[in-house]
Amino acid sequence: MRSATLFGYQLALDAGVVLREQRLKSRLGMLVKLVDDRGEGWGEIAPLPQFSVETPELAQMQAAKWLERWCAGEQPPDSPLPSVAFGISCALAELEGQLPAEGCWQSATLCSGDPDALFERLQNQSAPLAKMKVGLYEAVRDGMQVNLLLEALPDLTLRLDANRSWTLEKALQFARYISNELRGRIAFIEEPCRTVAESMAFARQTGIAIAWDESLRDDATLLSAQQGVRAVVIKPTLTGSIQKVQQQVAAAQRLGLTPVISSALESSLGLTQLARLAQQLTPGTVPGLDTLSLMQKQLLRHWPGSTLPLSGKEELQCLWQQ
Ligand SMILES: O=C(O)CCC(=O)c1ccccc1C(=O)O
Ligand SMILES: [Mg+2]
Repeated sequence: MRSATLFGYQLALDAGVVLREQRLKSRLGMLVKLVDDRGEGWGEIAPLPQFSVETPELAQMQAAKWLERWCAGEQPPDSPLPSVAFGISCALAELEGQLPAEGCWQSATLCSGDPDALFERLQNQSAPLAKMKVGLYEAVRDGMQVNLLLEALPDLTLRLDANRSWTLEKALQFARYISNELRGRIAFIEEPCRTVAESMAFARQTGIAIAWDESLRDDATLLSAQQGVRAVVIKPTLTGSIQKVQQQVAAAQRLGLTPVISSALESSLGLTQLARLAQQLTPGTVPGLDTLSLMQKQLLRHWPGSTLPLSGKEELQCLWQQ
């Protein structure tokens, strides 16, 4: 006998969470629970506004349809909606015992909030790795800040993310403030420029490695070896089923690119599953999952070491059940 439930959740986000110039006050998403004689499996379906192509309404409808067929004994194909396919594939993987219990709990420390607290956190890490958003203010200011941070912490490696905000000229202005000997400690900068061509020119001209994130989802042919491209950021909620993520990871590895499994602001339930997936698919690469601290609560599952309060099923709203 199979049964399934689709829940809705809403979690408050910190005041500072800005996505593509728009403030996001709370994260809305769904959790799916599958039950059969083997036990239960959970997954998270949380389309991200301004990033996901599907609306939450469509995702809910498609998820309910998939679950209905599954409960009737079918093996429905993956949903074409990435968030639905991802969440359901996680629930199935748990049910089948395919997702390892152990996760990669280490993440690139997201630079946000109090700079002194950040500095202290990084100082206490043995091989400090941080991720910093750039491109929100003046390019010159970003350049000076990155240079300062790299100078102050000689063991620090930095990942940067400009979310396509610069013209080539602005991006070069940024790079001018970072001395040549420090550039090697920038593991990569995600999406420095407005266009793919400008980003590639930036990498060639500065020697700073780049990574594709949003461009890869717009154009899958970018999964190819190009000069100056070091990594690809894979956000499973925006990509699709675990199997599809696995294929992208393998394709990247064949090309010598580093696949970095990353968050799309999932709750602690989804984030812990992403950490487990990262442990399975990309051991040895630190994933980009340090987004739990943007929320005030954890949901159902505890992220090791997090001190945020854990909320239970009382926070969930039942949307569909069979
Ligand atoms: O990738 C990470 O390390 C953290 C997650 C992150 O930056 C992000 C989270 C949600 C939406 C977009 C982005 C982004 O990469 O720009
Ligand atoms: Mg990014």
